[in-house]
Amino acid sequence: MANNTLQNITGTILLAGAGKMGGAMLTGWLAGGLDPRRVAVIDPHVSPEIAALEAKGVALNPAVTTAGTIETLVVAVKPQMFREAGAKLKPFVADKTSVVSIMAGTTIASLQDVCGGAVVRAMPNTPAAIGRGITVAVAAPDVSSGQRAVADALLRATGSVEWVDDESLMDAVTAVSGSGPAYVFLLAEELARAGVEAGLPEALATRLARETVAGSGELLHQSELASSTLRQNVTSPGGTTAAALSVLMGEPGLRDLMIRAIAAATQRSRELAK
Ligand SMILES: NC(=O)C1=CN([C@@H]2O[C@H](COP(=O)(O)OP(=O)(O)OC[C@H]3O[C@@H](n4cnc5c(N)ncnc54)[C@H](OP(=O)(O)O)[C@@H]3O)[C@@H](O)[C@H]2O)C=CC1
Ligand SMILES: O=C(O)[C@@H]1CCC=N1
Repeated sequence: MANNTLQNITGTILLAGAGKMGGAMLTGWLAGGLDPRRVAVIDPHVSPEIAALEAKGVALNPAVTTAGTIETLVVAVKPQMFREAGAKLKPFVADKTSVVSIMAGTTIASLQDVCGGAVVRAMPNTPAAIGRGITVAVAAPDVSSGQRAVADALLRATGSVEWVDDESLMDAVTAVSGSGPAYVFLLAEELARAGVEAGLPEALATRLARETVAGSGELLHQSELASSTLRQNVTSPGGTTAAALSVLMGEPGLRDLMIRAIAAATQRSRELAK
């Protein structure tokens, strides 16, 4: 879908790290109408899909001579390699360059220290690849309204965006929505496995689990009802769902497991900051 703000971007967007998440964002920008000639990519080993974009005008691994032209640097390398990669990116950051980072755990202070620039810290998720991601973003105080608008357009091209003022929320955000798709995919895996245990052929169990998770997600997306109401709508009194939920909602149940999982991911995000 065309995005007016993306089409109005006149500077160059430099994406550092075109892996799973950076690549998904790039796909969203181009689908949203960003002129490929406005995009440059730095990545030591680009995938064939990204390499093919060169023919459309995307610049691959540009020389630092382009530095003054970079309007926004989007950093999507692994947090563990940021210190090393960030030092190489610093020459691309000019006075008015804004730096949008999607790295888990990496703080605004650390980004300012390593790269400089006006920093936006953001946490997207992989449904971005189909325009259905959700991103939470927080801007450093020196980010101008224009820089924030460009960051918002880039992030919004992959789904919805929530801006927050408190950076300390980002570790829990990462645990819930950044990592969250993995929990849902695990649910599909385990639902299928349990179906096989209950006697279903593997292919049928896999298909039933996949379609059930996908259909339920779409119902949740389209419905205005709370998830608890949608759950209750499946649960006939004394029926099969109630029998299963008495296990999942027992003690210990999914609630305890989810609290522990989110706490572990939040703690890992904090550790990545060090
Ligand atoms: N995957 C996800 O669901 C999400 C990830 N994130 C964040 O996105 C970032 C990337 O994660 P993800 O896409 O999963 O990881 P990937 O490993 O898929 O992508 C990282 C990319 O960066 C490349 N790279 C390595 N060194 C450099 C360098 N010096 N300069 C430029 N590029 C470099 C890697 O190349 P090579 O493989 O050759 O090393 C790789 O292509 C992480 O910081 C993560 O926290 C945020 C939200 C969700
Ligand atoms: O697992 C990770 O660290 C990254 C951040 C959120 C999702 N993937």
